[in-house]
Amino acid sequence: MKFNSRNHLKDFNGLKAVASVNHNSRSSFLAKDSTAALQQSFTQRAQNQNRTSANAFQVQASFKVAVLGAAGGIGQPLALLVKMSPLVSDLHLYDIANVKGVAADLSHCNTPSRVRDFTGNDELASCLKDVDVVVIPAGVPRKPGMTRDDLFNINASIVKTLVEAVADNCPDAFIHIISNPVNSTVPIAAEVLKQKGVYNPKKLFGVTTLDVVRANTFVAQKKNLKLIDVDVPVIGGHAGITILPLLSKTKPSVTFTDEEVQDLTVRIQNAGTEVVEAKAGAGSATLSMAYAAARFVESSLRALDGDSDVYECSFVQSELTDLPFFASRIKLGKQGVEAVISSDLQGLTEYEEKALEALKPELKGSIEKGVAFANKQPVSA
Ligand SMILES: NC(=O)c1ccc[n+]([C@@H]2O[C@H](COP(=O)([O-])OP(=O)(O)OC[C@H]3O[C@@H](n4cnc5c(N)ncnc54)[C@H](O)[C@@H]3O)[C@@H](O)[C@H]2O)c1
Ligand SMILES: O=C(O)C[C@H](O)C(=O)O
Repeated sequence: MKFNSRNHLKDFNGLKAVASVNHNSRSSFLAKDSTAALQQSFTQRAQNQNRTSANAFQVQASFKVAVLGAAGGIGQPLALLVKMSPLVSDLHLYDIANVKGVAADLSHCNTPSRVRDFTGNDELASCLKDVDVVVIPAGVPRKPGMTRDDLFNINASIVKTLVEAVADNCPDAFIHIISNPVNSTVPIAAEVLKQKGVYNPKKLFGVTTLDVVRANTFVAQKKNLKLIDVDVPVIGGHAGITILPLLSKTKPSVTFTDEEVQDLTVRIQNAGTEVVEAKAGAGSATLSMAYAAARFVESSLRALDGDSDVYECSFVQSELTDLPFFASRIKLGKQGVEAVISSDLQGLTEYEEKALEALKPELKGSIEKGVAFANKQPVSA
């Protein structure tokens, strides 16, 4: 893949920004500068349709996105970023509380999508009807001293209930699971969808984009690289040592000392905890997560819109290893996962090989815990 960036002066509905954007890395959209990239998306699409950026808002917007847990720390900034997408016609915000105000506030932004709020179980079905992409950040976040698995008892049931409703109301939608522990909540979602008879493994995604965003940032800082050029695949899962950045596959090609590999790997694996400790009891990553989730939503919408060069890392059903779910780079298409990219796992360094073997027992345990939970509590009719 060729990386070729240049500076642009953007005029985005009155908002001016000097944005460093990348035109060839279709795989990395919000890996660049989120605001700039969203602006670029409007402007490029306007140009593609022979319009000026001034009337970029007339670009065809046709997809419906629902955010479940939309009034939360992730949900609110994520909703704002999705509201900026030129591809979204309808943005449905669901939460068990406080979502009316969030939707009223957001609805005043003069971007194309219509915003609607939905509260409580009775309104969940209407929220989900005919939705193309469902994003689920509903659930509780960590406090200092907790692991992501400590959230299982609360979040497993939340995800199960929400995915049941997704199965009943928009079984063809792309489903993005953010709620932790992702290593277990994605298998729970898969089992629920199977029990409902609508499981499509190509359309169920654990959102691990934040690991890639962090890896790109930390590597660029450490090696003094231009941030927008850096792309590091992150494989495995989304907790502790199951997060495995493949530094040897960094683009552009860069060499690391053994010490740098060790430091960077550990920092990327512990980045969530770094934020949890800095927030000191007020939750976990929300803003960077919203940014990462918006990137994954935009990539999904571009794939649904027919772009044929969309790549992201995600925790999906996989045959890359002996584990049933595994995060790796995937190619996204109209039908979801078009291909799981196996080449990243070839030619690993000894360090990466060992780390890959070391993560498997923990990841296997988390997957099995999710499957067992879902099968103990059959879905409601
Ligand atoms: N995948 C990742 O990389 C990643 C990154 C950061 C956080 N997370 C996870 O995302 C989740 C949310 O984090 P947050 O900081 O936004 O938490 P938060 O507490 O700020 O927000 C969660 C929201 O979910 C809502 N909610 C709870 N139960 C619900 C239900 N049954 N239906 C609908 N909404 C419901 C709450 O009302 C709240 O508004 C946590 O589990 C956290 O661990 C994942
Ligand atoms: O660390 C957490 O608990 C939240 C999230 O998984 C993260 O990586 O920031």
